[in-house]
Amino acid sequence: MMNDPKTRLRRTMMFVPGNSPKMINSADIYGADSLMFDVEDAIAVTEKDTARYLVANALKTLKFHSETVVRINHPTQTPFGIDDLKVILPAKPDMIRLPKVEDVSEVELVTGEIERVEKENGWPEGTINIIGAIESVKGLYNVREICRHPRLIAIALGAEDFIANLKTQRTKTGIELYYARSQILMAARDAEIQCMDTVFSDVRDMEGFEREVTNSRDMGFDGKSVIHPKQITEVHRIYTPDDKQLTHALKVLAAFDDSLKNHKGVLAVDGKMIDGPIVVRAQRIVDQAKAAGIDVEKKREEI
Ligand SMILES: CC(C)(COP(=O)(O)OP(=O)(O)OC[C@H]1O[C@@H](n2cnc3c(N)ncnc32)[C@H](O)[C@@H]1OP(=O)(O)O)[C@@H](O)C(=O)NCCC(=O)NCCSC(=O)C[C@@](O)(CC(=O)O)C(=O)O
Ligand SMILES: [Mg+2]
Repeated sequence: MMNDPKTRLRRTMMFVPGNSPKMINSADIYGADSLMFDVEDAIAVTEKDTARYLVANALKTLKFHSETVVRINHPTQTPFGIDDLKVILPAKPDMIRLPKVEDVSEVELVTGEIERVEKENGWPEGTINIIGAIESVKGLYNVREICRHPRLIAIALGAEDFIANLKTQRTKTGIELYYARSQILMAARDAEIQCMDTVFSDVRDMEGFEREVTNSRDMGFDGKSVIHPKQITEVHRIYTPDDKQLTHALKVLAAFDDSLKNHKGVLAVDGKMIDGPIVVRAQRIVDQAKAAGIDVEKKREEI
């Protein structure tokens, strides 16, 4: 689960402004699963050049434990995107984030640039992957086809741009995003790729943040984009199975194994009936716990 780019743990993807040497230098210490160096909307037009060279240089010279992602400018809607790719791709990030994606042809365009650089450098195909971000109604209407592109290994929601396009505003209930979140999730699951929820912009409101992350997790998102290091710990806590969930999942798997070996019929654990989907969910909890670094074998011996 950890090493396959399609399934690796992505509870958090932290935006790091690409024009800040200080933030780029220290970003890796906070333990985000992925770091997303931004040369798009966090960067003023006059700083685009500086940011893309700064990020490329950091990728070439610094050692990152987290996965590295670069959010480029849109390759056709802006004059900066193709230049971003030319400078960033040779620095070999793990992923490119394609913002404001509206059509699968845009994924194809970025894929062409990636393939060219992979060939030039003798890197295996698939060295650099793509995560798309849906940030408009048009993108949402095309999300199924976008998600099915073979280079895309994850899709994200960009809520601030999305609600501007929808002509509304963000509320505490999140009602304005409910349809978009659901649709993006369905498309991701249909294409068997990961799905990241959007940023929560008020870094002081940790109560609101906890509520939003819990809802994202319960809807089915694999993780969340974050903008500040203090949001990372909270997302990891909410996205990591707790002791009770892990114990129950291990009991379910043990009972299921036992039933297969001994040809038993209907099963129950702690008074609840166990059937196929419950076993699948238990396995997912165990996989998530393992990926988060929990010693699952030790726990299995304890119960
Ligand atoms: C908010 C603030 C200015 C506060 O900074 P402050 O410095 O006042 O905060 P402090 O509390 O003092 O920081 C304590 C220590 O952490 C360090 N530190 C803080 N943040 C860090 C970080 N991100 N990376 C590394 N290091 C960091 C800091 O350097 C300090 O280090 P030290 O001095 O050594 O102690 C800062 O966080 C920040 O810039 N965030 C990123 C904002 C950003 O990128 N927005 C664009 C992406 S969204 C978008 O575009 C919308 C979207 O597209 C999204 C979608 O698609 O989902 C859509 O449409 O919805
Ligand atoms: Mg945006």
